[in-house]
Amino acid sequence: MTAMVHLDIQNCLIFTLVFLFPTLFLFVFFFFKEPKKSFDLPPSPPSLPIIGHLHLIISSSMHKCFQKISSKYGQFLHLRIFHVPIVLVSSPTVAYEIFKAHDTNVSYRGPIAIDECIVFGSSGYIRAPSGDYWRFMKKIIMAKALGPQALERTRGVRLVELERFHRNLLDKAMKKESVEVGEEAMRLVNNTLGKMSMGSSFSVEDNDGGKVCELSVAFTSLCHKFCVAQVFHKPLEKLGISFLKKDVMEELFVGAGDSSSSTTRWAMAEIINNPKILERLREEIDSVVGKNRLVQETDLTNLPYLQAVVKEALRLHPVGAVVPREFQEGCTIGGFYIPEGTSLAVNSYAIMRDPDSWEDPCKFKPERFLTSSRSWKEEERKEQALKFLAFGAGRRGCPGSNLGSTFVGTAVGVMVQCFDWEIEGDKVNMEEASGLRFFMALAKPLKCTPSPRNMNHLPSDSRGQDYTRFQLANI
Ligand code: HEM
Repeated sequence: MTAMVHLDIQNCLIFTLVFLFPTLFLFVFFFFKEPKKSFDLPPSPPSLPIIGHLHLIISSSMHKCFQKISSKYGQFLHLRIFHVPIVLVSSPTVAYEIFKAHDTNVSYRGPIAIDECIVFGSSGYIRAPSGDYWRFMKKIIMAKALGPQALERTRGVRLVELERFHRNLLDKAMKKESVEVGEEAMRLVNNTLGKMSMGSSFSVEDNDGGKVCELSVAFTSLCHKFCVAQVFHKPLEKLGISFLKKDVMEELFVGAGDSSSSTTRWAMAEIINNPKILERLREEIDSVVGKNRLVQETDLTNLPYLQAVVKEALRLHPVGAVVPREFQEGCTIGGFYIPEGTSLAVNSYAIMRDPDSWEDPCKFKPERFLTSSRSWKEEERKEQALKFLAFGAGRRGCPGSNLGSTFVGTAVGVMVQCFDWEIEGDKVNMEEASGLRFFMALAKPLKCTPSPRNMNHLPSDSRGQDYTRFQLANI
């Protein structure tokens, strides 16, 4: 009898477990689940369980993977890498709407993917949220380093370094030695920034410039890791994998050197491959500057074709090919809802090669920037400007765009004005470096041998030296 009662209780328990709980669960699931939110996310390509769209973006450079996805599934997409939501924008119209109407909302680059890092940490500038601290830092940076008046004060410094850059190339040309254009440009930019920020150039004997170049290369590789980590750090953290360790860097300084020198390398590669462009550039420089003095930054406003060449190099080969941001609040864009905390990837590479916005988008045609002088209406001009995203956009756009363009313009100007360039083979190999990277770089170094053009005597000890002494004393 006791055994039977025991058996009944056991059966009751089994019955409850097998039938009652699942019924209760289904009841709760169907009747008490959260009401479905009535918003549409942007369209999404087919995804895989757990990893989401990861498999679509690991085959080559980030911007190329994104471009491939956009051309197949659309220019405004919602992706998921593990559980991290990302909105991918490759449409100039959507980018325009975002930077026009939601600039404040996307003026944050997202949480730091690194345990504790002085470069990108809250004490840094690039990673700082757009709050009081960032505004304060921006004010200082513009007033002391990158604003028009600050740049005017340090013009002499750049002139001296440009002459040094020319002398160094001339020295190599006389010895018939080859140079790597990117390295030379990097040395020019780093030496100039060193002098602009610390008041003294790097010591040639101690190879300070070389050390900064090495630091810059290390920084770029760190940036590649960082950008990858930015996308993958949340899922990897869950697996107990830490992507990056603490690093101490001069963020402003080092990133600027790499972006300017890399753009110079791309521009020279395009010029060497297009002899007609080289010829036209030379004609312009010779007629405006002449052959008795070196081209300098004050000439740039009178050299529209040189400026157009720089812009075209930036359009086709934007160093920061993908602009990463984060939506701090939920918002509606193009009729779709974007939830708070969603990462934003604006593919400036794809936008600046969009066939609806640019004629012959993959061709190097500097002339396209010469026609924009027609009288645009203000709104039209802004929209046009936002199709050119080489320096990003909005309040977090590059504050060094003027200085960067000046570096590239004067370096290219000197190289075209004073030298002929010989390369191995007929054409420069324009292949891009591959791998999971946000930054665009030439796959192979741009090695070429300069030979001096028939120029009249260029002043070796220049007005720049005196000018610099005077200016530095007044900073
Ligand atoms: C050709 C040269 C350059 C290129 C192509 C370039 C490109 C860029 C891009 C694409 C961004 C991201 C913008 C965004 O998120 O919307 C950026 C940000 C930035 N760049 Fe540049 N840059 C160049 C030169 C420079 C120079 C010379 C400096 C300073 C010396 C500089 C300082 C910065 C800083 C501080 C930021 C972060 C701005 C912020 O977060 O508020 N850049 N740059």
